[in-house]
Parts: sequence; structure tokens; C-alpha cells
Amino acid sequence: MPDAALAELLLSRIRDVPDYPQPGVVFKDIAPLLADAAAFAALVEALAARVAALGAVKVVGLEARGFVLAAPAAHAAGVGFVPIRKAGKLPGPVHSRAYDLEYGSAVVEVQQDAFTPGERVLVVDDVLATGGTVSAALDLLRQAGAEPAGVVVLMELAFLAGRSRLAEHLGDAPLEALIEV
Ligand SMILES: O=P(O)(O)OC[C@H]1O[C@H](OP(=O)(O)OP(=O)(O)O)[C@H](O)[C@@H]1O
Ligand SMILES: Nc1ncnc2[nH]cnc12
Repeated sequence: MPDAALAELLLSRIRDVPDYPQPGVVFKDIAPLLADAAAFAALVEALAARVAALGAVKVVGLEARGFVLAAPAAHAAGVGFVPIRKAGKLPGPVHSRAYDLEYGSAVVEVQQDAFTPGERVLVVDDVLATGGTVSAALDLLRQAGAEPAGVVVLMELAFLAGRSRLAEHLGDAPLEALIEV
């Protein structure tokens, strides 16, 4: 499916929820997209294609909505999946990083043995807002020895300028958004 047609299909299945989870935030609800088999399949196919194109050998998903996209994309691309989770959810030695996002702050973690040294990994998430979450993820996966092959998000909220905040964390890795608003 051409990029523009895919973007139109995906955008048509994302619902704006004003003042959620706090006043002033317009929440991008992907539940209708996930519930639509054809739209979800097209999304997973597009993400899986980026795995091969960017030479990634694993897909990293960001809890929780990132998991819903990253795990099927990894499976479709025939590569492994690694979770980055909110603090306290992963057993064994972990690397941790605190960060701020559009409507709060959190700590994320990855298991220290998640990657072999230099392994190229693709980071997948649903929404890029301020960029805090993906910045923390990139720092974490480098700390764990992986090499970011790229970041792909379903939707970039360009007015929040996450892309510029991310630049120093990305290095040479590309940031791609299937939809930009
Ligand atoms: O660019 P940022 O400002 O960092 O915001 C983007 C992040 O915010 C949401 O995650 P959230 O922490 O709400 O978690 P969820 O997926 O568990 O709902 C979203 O899924 C992204 O990961
Ligand atoms: N406006 C928003 N909608 C959905 N997820 C988000 N994560 C951060 N900001 C968001």
C-alpha cells in the first residue's frame, strides 16, 4: 500500500480524546485501529518492512502500547522482540533510566543481557510526543550494548518537537513516523 494511503487509513482509525489523561492533553487513542483487522494488519506489515530495510536483528518495544505494535512486527519480520518496561517489572540485573513525558514522568528498564554487543535493533512505539520516552529507550539500549538501527513510531505529534529533542540520542539512526500530525 502506498505510504499516503496507509497514513490515511491509519489516521482514520485513531481517535482524539480531549483532556485525557489530564486537562490540555489531546490523547491519541489507537484502540479503534487495533480493533480493525485490516488496519492493524497493514500497520504491522509496514513496521515489519522497516525491520528488514534498516537491517535490524531485533525489535525493541516500549511498554505498554509499544508492545502491541513491536511484538507482531518482530514476529512478521522473523526477528526477536525485547521489552523495555516500566520500573520493577523485569527480573534480574537491569539498566534503568528516568524520563519525563507529555503528561508525567517514569522510569524504564531493560535487562542487562537483552542484547549481544553491537546488535542492531529497531525501536517501535505508538506515539512520539515530547520524545522523552524514546530518548530514554535509546540511552538504555546503548547502555545494554545494542546499536540503534532506527526508531519507527506510528504517529509523531510534530507540534511537541520531540524530533529535535531526540536528535542527540539518535546518532546516525533514522527516526520515521508513519503519520505526522
Ligand atoms: O514522547 P513522550 O512525551 O515521551 O510520550 C510518548 C509515550 O507516551 C505514551 O506512553 P505511556 O507512558 O503513557 O504508556 P502506555 O503505553 O503504558 O500507555 C506513548 O505510548 C509513548 O510511549
Ligand atoms: N497525546 C498523546 N496521545 C497518546 N499517547 C501519548 N503519549 C504522550 N502523549 C500522548
